[in-house]
Amino acid sequence: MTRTPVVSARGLSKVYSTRTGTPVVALTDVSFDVAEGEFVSILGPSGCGKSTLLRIVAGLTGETEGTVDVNAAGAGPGTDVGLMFQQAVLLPWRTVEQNVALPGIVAGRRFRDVRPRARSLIEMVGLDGFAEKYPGELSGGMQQRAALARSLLQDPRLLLLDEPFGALDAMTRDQMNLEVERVRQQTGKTILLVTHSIAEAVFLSDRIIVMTGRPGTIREIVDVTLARPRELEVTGSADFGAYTNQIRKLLDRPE
Ligand SMILES: Nc1ncnc2c1ncn2[C@@H]1O[C@H](COP(=O)(O)OP(=O)(O)OP(=O)(O)O)[C@@H](O)[C@H]1O
Repeated sequence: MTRTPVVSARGLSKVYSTRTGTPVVALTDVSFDVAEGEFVSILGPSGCGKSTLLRIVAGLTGETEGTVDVNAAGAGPGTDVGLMFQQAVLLPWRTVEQNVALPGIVAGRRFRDVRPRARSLIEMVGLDGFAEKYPGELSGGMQQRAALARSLLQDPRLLLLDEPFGALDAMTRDQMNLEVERVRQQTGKTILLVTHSIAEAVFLSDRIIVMTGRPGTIREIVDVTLARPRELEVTGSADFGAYTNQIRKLLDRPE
């Protein structure tokens, strides 16, 4: 099966200029593809440029060198990327369904036209019964569920997740990983995830891009062939343990 790349990055480097005048080399020579329907994680030590890489793919910051093509096959509109960050950033004065509907409203659609889709996404992420609550009435995990639903509203071709569950406790995080796995299963979305968690990366990914310390470059790309769909029980399996050990060794290896 030949799969169409949704992201194609070639020779990406990023140098930040700073107020002190000493430039920060955040990334050097990063190249990878993400195929249609694939789940790829970016894993690496703190400060190795993971968020920078995701922000370049999202078009939120420019690269210093190299190229990145999103929707390389040209099959979708150029902006069709859904984003999710560590903080849910929901508008506190809007209900859950109004927050989930927001990308549609911003795109010029009427709330009543977007509402049915917002409602079905709210259900898909397990928030039925909370559509008319306000963010302040939700737990952190529930707020992230709402943010996940919102990122899917415009049916993006590519979902970019930047450490989305980093602020959650371990049990809620496991539940959210399961939720993402279900969403992936139901929607077939192409997903690029930045994470610090080896277990999260192994549980969710088809491939893991393991980065070196700063300036970040790709140390190795690991294929994860655990059967899908995945349930949390897989995290106790010998294969899962073998992947986490392999990746820990790659991360610990001196430069
Ligand atoms: N706007 C900026 N201006 C200057 N330097 C920056 C800027 N953004 C990031 N950096 C620097 O670039 C490097 C990479 O940052 P980035 O946030 O991409 O790393 P990261 O791997 O996502 O880190 P973490 O895992 O801790 O979130 C860091 O040294 C950071 O201080």
